[in-house]
Amino acid sequence: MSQFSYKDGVLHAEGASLTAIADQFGTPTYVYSKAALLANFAAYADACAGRDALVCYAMKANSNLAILDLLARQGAGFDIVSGGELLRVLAAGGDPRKVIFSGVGKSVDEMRLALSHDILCFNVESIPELHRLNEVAGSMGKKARISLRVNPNVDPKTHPYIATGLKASKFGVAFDDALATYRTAAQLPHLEVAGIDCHIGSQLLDDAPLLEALDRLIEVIDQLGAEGIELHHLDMGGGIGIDYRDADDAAPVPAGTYVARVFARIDAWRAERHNGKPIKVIFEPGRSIVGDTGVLLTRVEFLKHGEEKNYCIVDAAMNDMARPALYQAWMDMQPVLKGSAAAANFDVVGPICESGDWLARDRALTVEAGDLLVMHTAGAYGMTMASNYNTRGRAAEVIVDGGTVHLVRQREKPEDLFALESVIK
Ligand SMILES: Cc1ncc(COP(=O)(O)O)c(C=O)c1O
Ligand SMILES: N[C@@H](CCCC[NH3+])C(=O)O
Repeated sequence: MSQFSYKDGVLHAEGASLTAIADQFGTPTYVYSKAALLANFAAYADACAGRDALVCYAMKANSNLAILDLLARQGAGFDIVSGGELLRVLAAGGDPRKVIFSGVGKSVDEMRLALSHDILCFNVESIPELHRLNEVAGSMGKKARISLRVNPNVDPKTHPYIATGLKASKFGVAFDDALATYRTAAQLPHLEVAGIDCHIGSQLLDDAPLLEALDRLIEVIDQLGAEGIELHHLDMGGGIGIDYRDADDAAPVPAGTYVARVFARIDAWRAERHNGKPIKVIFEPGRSIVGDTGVLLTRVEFLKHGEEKNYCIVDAAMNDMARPALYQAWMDMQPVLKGSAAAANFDVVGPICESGDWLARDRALTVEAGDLLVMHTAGAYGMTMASNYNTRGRAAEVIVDGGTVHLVRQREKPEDLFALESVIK
């Protein structure tokens, strides 16, 4: 159930009016619903109840400390891709022993940091990374738990920029090289082979490709078992899509349904071919935890009527939300006040000096200068991909809890943006 709805003609986040939020905190502002966040996490957690399973939220989707804290308190682990993300987990009070570290380019310093906090597992993506991790762990007198990210070569049927499990992808170890890479790992003295993982892509509306990937991972586990290499966990990665409210899109599979299908397959395999031996299952959802929990609230600066197009120029831009510019992503825009006048068609654009700076194209909107608009389903890959292009401070972030609004990130001031710079003396 969406936590963003009209009450007396004004769009609200839970019990808080977005007009009041704009008055108090200014625009552009990311507004998140706590209830929506907890409900999304619960969909995974409930489907995992009673199982040996861990939901490691992929915090690249939204790494605000308040969001991490809320999820950590529900028992979430975290999927990280940098040392900086690990420091965020620690700052939010998350448990590093529930952290898995993904990514193709982990530095020596990042490995040291993660080992010093005894993280759950490194998702290793290449043979040179195995050797580096072995050396770093050895130099610290430790053993690093590892999983190999295997590329199952399954087509996720999503946007090519966010497909990650195909043969040509920079991610993971090729399926055909998996066994040999595990053999190498098993011989390295400072590594402990713990699991297997994959992540085939993002915004998957159908879970069939994920289940196909699972079958391929199971094949590898069986083959390794025959060689005496036992794996203790299987990590499905993330990828479940969300409803961007685009009428052209199919409805995404609900997270709980997907998780139940994963367990059904794993149970059947364990009973038939794995001698009933246990295996821990890890999920790394990002978008499906935070995507629909947030909107980007923005104000119309000007309406500009061109010869071919009408432009609605707002105070949010591609530096606040890069998805349309990067992926031609369709994001839903709605006015905060329900208008009754006839709508006109607009391209909604920001103030940045790039033609690619658009948020929505060809939308029927009833708007005037000074009105407030929201971009819906902006909670994932919004703020975390924001930049300071054109020396624009990043937006404020608030979390609504019932009728209470908490400021969880202040708006950046221009002075903040050049505070680390200096002129040559
Ligand atoms: C390794 C890894 N795990 C998890 C995720 C989260 O994916 P999603 O936001 O599609 O759930 C990503 C991002 O695509 C990723 O790269
Ligand atoms: N940032 C992308 C998804 C990439 C996921 C990271 N592996 C998006 O907004 O859709």
